[in-house]
Amino acid sequence: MLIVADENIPLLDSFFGDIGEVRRVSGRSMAAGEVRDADILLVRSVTRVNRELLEGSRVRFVGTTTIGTDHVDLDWLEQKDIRFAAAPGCNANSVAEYVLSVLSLYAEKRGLADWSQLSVGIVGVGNVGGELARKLERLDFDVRLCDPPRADLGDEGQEFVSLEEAMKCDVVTLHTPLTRESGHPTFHMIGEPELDCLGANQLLINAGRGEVIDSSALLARLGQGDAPTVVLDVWEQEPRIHPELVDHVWLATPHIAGYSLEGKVQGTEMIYQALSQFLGLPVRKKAGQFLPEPALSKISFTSSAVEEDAIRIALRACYDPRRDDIRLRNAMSGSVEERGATFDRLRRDYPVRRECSSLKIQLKGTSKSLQDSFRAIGFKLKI
Ligand SMILES: NC(=O)c1ccc[n+]([C@@H]2O[C@H](COP(=O)([O-])OP(=O)(O)OC[C@H]3O[C@@H](n4cnc5c(N)ncnc54)[C@H](O)[C@@H]3O)[C@@H](O)[C@H]2O)c1
Ligand SMILES: O=C(O)[C@H](O)[C@H](O)COP(=O)(O)O
Repeated sequence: MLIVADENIPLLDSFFGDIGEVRRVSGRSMAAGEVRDADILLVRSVTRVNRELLEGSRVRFVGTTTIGTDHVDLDWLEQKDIRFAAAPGCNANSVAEYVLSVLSLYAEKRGLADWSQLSVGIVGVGNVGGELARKLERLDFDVRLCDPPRADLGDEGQEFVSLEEAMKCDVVTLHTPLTRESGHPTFHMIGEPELDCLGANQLLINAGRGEVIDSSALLARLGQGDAPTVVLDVWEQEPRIHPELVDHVWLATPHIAGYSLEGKVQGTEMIYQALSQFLGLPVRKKAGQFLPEPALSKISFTSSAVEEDAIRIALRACYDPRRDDIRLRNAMSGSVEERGATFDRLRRDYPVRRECSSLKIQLKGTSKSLQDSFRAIGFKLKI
């Protein structure tokens, strides 16, 4: 059995090596000729999976080791009776931690001693937005949830607000899929009118898909004196992103919010499970057995630790978005093609990043409130 796979999927041999022959190809430039004799196709988000790629091939199963599925023509796969699997939720915690680190930097930029003074509007409350909401609510933030598809379903016990209401919060963070034809399409959902509602004391984060924001409208808004602060992890036209937009946003990262090692390996594991089920094979491998010891495994705080400082130190020890921001900014010279190749290279060669759960926090005589905050973020405590 031939498995053609994006070379950037981690642990291909460990998970799939005994199921079939694994052939690695570039996900970005994958072409029909490379998949014609494949039985199984494994992709990430940069491969367009459609008739053009698969017509005439032997492929019976397509797996994407990602949450997003907007790169896949699901209708066509169904018509052709090709089984499809994605990895819902695999890197949701990684994205939630990305947003928490951004919030800690933003609170500092605003001179707030207590970050939970910020109100946060979460737009798209699925695996990612839901995980973020749980953490923020436990940390005592004022959180408002906007999810019209879920509101339409009359989700019991959950209160949803309109996009307009969510956009009144100090922070607005986008976690919707990219959709064009649903009842609530998200393509350019944030355009000129929405951007005009945001003011200089607000932060807009996009860690969903670039096309959810109209980037021409955003660029125009960022040129005005009362523009909001903006953090972009995702961009229109990746990998050929707009360098002027990079210049104008506060933090710019190359679509890596979900790139914790745990998030990536869980994506591979979920597709391994789906493929095993499809082929009627036993599931014998688990992501946990392949995760190495983290480079940093413990941080200690004593009773003299100031709560806000301790949280900042621990969060940023795990992940500091400013490192990714600098790398992307330094890569914005050269031709459009060179910049695109560099964007992809930053993602391919992404340094190992571990989630907060990999770091033990040792607390000696610290307050109950600090312990609760660390637990809410996802750290393991040693008291
Ligand atoms: N930056 C990254 O690295 C990264 C990582 C993971 C996922 N993502 C993106 O984030 C998206 C969300 O991930 P998820 O796991 O939470 O998906 P999910 O499917 O679990 O949740 C998405 C939620 O968005 C809601 N939604 C749909 N249309 C909406 C609209 N118009 N307004 C408000 N809400 C709307 C849905 O009802 C759903 O509850 C993915 O589709 C993917 O594109 C990005
Ligand atoms: O949809 C997802 O899971 C994320 O956007 C994911 O992190 C994308 O990563 P890529 O497939 O582009 O490597």
